[in-house]
Amino acid sequence: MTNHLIKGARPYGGEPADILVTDGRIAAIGDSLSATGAEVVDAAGLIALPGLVDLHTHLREPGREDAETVETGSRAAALGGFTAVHAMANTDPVADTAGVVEQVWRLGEQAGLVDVVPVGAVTVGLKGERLAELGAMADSAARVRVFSDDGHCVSDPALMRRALEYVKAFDGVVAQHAEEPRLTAGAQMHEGDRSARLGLTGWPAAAEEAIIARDVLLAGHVGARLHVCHVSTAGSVELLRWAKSRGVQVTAEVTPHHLLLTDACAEGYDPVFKVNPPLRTDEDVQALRAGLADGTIDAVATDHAPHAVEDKESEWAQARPGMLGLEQALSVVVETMVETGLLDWAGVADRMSVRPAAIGRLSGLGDRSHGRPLAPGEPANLLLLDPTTRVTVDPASLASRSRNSPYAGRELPGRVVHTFLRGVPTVLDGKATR
Ligand SMILES: NC(=O)N[C@@H](CC(=O)O)C(=O)O
Ligand SMILES: [Zn+2]
Ligand SMILES: [Zn+2]
Repeated sequence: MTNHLIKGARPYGGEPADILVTDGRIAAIGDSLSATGAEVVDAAGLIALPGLVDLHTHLREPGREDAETVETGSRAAALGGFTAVHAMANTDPVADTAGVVEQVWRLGEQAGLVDVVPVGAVTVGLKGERLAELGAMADSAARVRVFSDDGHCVSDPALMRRALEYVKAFDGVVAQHAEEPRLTAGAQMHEGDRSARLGLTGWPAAAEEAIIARDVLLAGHVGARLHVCHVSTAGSVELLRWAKSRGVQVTAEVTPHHLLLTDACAEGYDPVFKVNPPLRTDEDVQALRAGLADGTIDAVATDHAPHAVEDKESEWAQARPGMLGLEQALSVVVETMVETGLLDWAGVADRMSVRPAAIGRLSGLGDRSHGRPLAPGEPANLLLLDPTTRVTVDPASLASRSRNSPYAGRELPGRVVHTFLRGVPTVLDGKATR
């Protein structure tokens, strides 16, 4: 294995230092380090952060390899500075057995660009009728700890309660797509003045908040871990704050797009902006940023949702919901959280690496750990970011197999220059190494 000497990087945005990486680990961080035989990486002016961890990625394999594969999604992730991603279960076949989660895990190992951590479905076929084989998935080679029917809500409260009770046995967590389906039939965008004016059926904030309120009560009652996917409303932030103050073991994520974009994007009826939950109001965006800043929302998760052209570039009502996120996630966080003064670089590391890794139980896996500090002895999972460059997003140049980026033509701050997974460069000079 080639050793690397990263020269002049700024760990967590602090004073410049050299980082020596040997045998997959950080060997030393300090001034004017030298090492014979190590490959020198010039990182002058670049910010070093721990490798990012995504709790919510759709890789579409098996089943829709035309939209994304484990390999293409892994490449997009590495280019975005990620070293681990949780692959959502809404594939075809659904990841509801040990066999399917092991298949996804192996494909990730073969691609070798990020650690692909499969999420297991909560219910068989995501149908919301009976529990999937959660224990077998937890015990499999994929060692699943996060379970989700994402794309669908586990709307039956008795089934949700049983899932929460079941995952306690192996320290798992149920990640809920909070959407009361009876309130979102035919919904196309956020319900408000704008949906009425545009003539699109509304998706009310209450459909999300009702499920979060119910689930934090259930999680508190049974003493289990609950994670709330893609929180999108100010009311949800308030409910989470309340639940945490009561000691409920609840965590939550917000997507980059919900931190940046609003329902105003629907004005042109461009389906690239159609997503679940929908883009909300400016007031919601401000509440989400504040919730992420004060830790009420634990993590940023991309909900990277690639869709093939024929599924996305149609009339708004027919288009699938979802948007790309992996390659621009860090830049959107820089724009919405760092440049606004809401988070410093250590805060970015906390919300995009440390806490998501802790939620997915990836922090204590020895050599395979993620979300660890940049410190000697730790696995060398890290990214180097040029914070000064601004990049105009061109969907044609993305590594994803799909093109549905909501940031097309938008200039965003920051560029991931290098990414290392256990000491192996997966991105060098902005290019994937494999
Ligand atoms: N976010 C979306 O709009 N779509 C996701 C499913 C989901 O995250 O609910 C997808 O799988 O395409
Ligand atoms: Zn979802
Ligand atoms: Zn999703």
